[in-house]
Amino acid sequence: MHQSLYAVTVLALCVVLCIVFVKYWVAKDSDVHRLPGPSPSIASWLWGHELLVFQHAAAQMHSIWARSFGGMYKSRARYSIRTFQIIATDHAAVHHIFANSDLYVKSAVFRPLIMNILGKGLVWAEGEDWHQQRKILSPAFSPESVKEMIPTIYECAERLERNLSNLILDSASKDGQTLKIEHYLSACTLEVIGMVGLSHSFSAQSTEPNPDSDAAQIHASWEDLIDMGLRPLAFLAPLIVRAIPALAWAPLPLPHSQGAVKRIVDRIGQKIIDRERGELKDKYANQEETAPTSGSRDIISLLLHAKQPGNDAHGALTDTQILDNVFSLAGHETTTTTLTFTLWELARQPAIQDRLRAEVLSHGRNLSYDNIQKLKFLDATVKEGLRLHPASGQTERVPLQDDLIPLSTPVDGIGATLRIKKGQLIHIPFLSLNTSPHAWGPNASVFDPGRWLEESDPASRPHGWSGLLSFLDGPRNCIGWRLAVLEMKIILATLIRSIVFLDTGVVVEEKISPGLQAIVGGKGRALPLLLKAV
Ligand code: HEM
Repeated sequence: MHQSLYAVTVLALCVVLCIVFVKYWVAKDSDVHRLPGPSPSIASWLWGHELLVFQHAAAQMHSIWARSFGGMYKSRARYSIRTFQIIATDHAAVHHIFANSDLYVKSAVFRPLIMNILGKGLVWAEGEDWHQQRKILSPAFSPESVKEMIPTIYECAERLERNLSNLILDSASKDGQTLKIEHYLSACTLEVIGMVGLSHSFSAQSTEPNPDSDAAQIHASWEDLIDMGLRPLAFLAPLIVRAIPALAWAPLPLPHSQGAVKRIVDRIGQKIIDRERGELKDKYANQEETAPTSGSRDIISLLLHAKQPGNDAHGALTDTQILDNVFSLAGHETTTTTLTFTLWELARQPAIQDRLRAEVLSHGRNLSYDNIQKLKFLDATVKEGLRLHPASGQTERVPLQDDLIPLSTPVDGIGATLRIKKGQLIHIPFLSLNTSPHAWGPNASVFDPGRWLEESDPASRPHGWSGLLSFLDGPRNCIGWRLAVLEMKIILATLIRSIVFLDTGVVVEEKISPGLQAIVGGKGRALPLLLKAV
């Protein structure tokens, strides 16, 4: 009896010593355990604090916790009761992470999601693979290339204006026409990207919709994907994929619906590649072309040109990589989301909408590129939409080596440098950074384009385009940002000159699925606005 009691005591002591040793060993070269953070008592033993984050509006919990614990804090991650993740909203830290993009890569949970939706293109690639792809794709998004896209963007924006105006005229009610606006915006941005990126019309803006068309299938599968991402399964999926990575490929409902959009675009992409390749082959055979000329800078031309024999200026992408980058152009969904939220904000604030319309109309109906650049309130409105509703609301990074992260605000007991270990999960909620009262003042969460016209202290703002993280920052910033900003300006200016947007009073929730979404009645793409002719 005594002997077994002795054995149990020794065993218990060994276990305690092991735990103490492991804790010491883990904490030895890392400050993560010293970071403040939300109480373990509100964390689920299995899901950590992440279930709370999932159940609330996008980044809501992160913003609340950042106010209590500062710009760098820890929270318990799901998957393991012992894993902490760092939530980074400290400007110096976030800048450091994004500036060192070869050291900080996307996490093992994030990458299968990207792979399923977009394939192994630029968004997914890391290291040398990423450098090569980015170099080949960059000319397609240079200022000169984007300027060449302007006539196409106008054409699509004006078609949208016409289609919406006709629907208002056809309305049985003299009060105007209520429409789920995102559907129409998405058709317009899909058509823009098809034309400028692939020299291909999806006929997305046709007034006689065909449910079998490519555009209708892309829209339907995207809606499916958004709805799937709102279900509890979406919260469980990363856990399952982390435990069994092969399941990212399995024909399960979530990976399957993530892959649906990609499968459609692959099919269309292959047709376009075959067509372009045939044309390019003839040109090379006749020695007509040695480099993509102005006007043929669309993404497909650039990718195929890099693949021609004898062209080793950039190296070449495989056919699969070319297909995967076709859908990296899915930037149309991000642009749609930000435009939807911006129109909703304008609908809720008629005085701001009137001011924007007055500015646009002061330039007549000639919205040339130079005129668009002169519209300061339009510029402010687009920036404010991007600030409050960044279409990609968050990202994650993992360091490949131990590192020292500089902090703009020292943390008690740690100081101004945070030591982290290789493999540490870091979550970066753009939405919290873009709406931090510290950077944007006490009315940080209010839609107020006027703030962009006032003198400000840029030092208090994060890094990134215009002090926003909406397009990320550093070498891996959004390659399509110039196109996105110009497209949003042209579409907004074109619509606002002839249509009045009114709020219908519905409750709109902001959720991440897979990017930021306006959710109405539990569904994505369902935000109604009342439209009237000016
Ligand atoms: C309002 C519109 C847009 C927003 C808010 C936006 C935002 C972003 C963000 C935040 C990232 C970084 C994602 C991460 O690393 O976690 C990104 C990357 C990227 N975006 Fe956009 N985007 C927009 C429009 C576009 C457009 C129009 C295109 C192309 C036509 C595009 C193509 C890409 C690509 C290819 C990347 C990967 C860049 C790299 O890793 O090197 N985006 N975007």
